[in-house]
Amino acid sequence: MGDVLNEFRTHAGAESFAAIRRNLGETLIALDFDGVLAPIVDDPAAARAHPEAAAVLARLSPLVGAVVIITGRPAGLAVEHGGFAAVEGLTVLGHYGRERWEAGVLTTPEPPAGVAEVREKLPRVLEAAKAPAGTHIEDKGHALAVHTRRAAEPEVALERLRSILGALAEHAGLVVEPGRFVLELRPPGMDKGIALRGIVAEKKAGAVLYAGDDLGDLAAYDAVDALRAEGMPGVKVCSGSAEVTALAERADLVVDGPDGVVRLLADLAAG
Ligand SMILES: O=P(O)(O)OC[C@H]1O[C@H](O[C@H]2O[C@H](CO)[C@@H](O)[C@H](O)[C@H]2O)[C@H](O)[C@@H](O)[C@@H]1O
Repeated sequence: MGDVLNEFRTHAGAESFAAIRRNLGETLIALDFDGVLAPIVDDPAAARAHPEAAAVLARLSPLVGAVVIITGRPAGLAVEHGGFAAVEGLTVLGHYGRERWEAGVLTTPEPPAGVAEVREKLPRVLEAAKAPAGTHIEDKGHALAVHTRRAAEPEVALERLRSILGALAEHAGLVVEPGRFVLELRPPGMDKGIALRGIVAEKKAGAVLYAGDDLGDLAAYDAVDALRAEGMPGVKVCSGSAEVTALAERADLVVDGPDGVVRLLADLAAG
């Protein structure tokens, strides 16, 4: 890899990245899971981290202020599917920051009653909406995700369900989190931006790098922008894909999917 600084799209991002390299020990590295550390696959249960992800996080962790995974997945599942249990110092914030895993200990609040309501109603709602073949439900315990990736026309299927699932979520006191061929019905009150700002403050980080790939990561990008406006070096990395363009448009650096993310982290770990 040549000098990654030459690949930055923004001057502010390149300056922040240079500052991060100089002060790695006070930098918080925050990463999304699906599409960033784990390649996208048709079946969410089959997603696994890039084969070099755990090793590169283990190398990076003692060199930086903190390594944090912020994901829509349950935290324990991200640890298991990532093979991250042995990465010392790793924090995993699951369910968009509602859950926390650290050193094998999981802290998780009770899901609101609306989750059980949606679990009960969702199969009938999908049937009544004539959801296209291939549409499937992922029950995440604290949220339910409706995936259309396996439908013949995933985008069309998603659009057909968007307002119907919006109404169901609203009735149950939940919100809809849209993503890559997925509409997730989840508890309100937390997002990746709130989670990122909280952990940056808690770890007393002096700089931040966030890597995401999906719409749920935009709140974390907002948080990086706000921290940068307050004077903290901050870098927004996009794990690029043809499926989502909204992040690439706002990123300081676009890399080539999880392969590119792992290469970037290896570059940082190499000093
Ligand atoms: O915050 P993340 O870690 O990015 O999680 C967001 C959602 O990711 C998962 O769905 C995505 O990845 C699946 C596996 O590659 C893929 O099949 C699906 O199309 C993608 O949307 C996960 O299943 C969701 O629960 C997460 O909310």
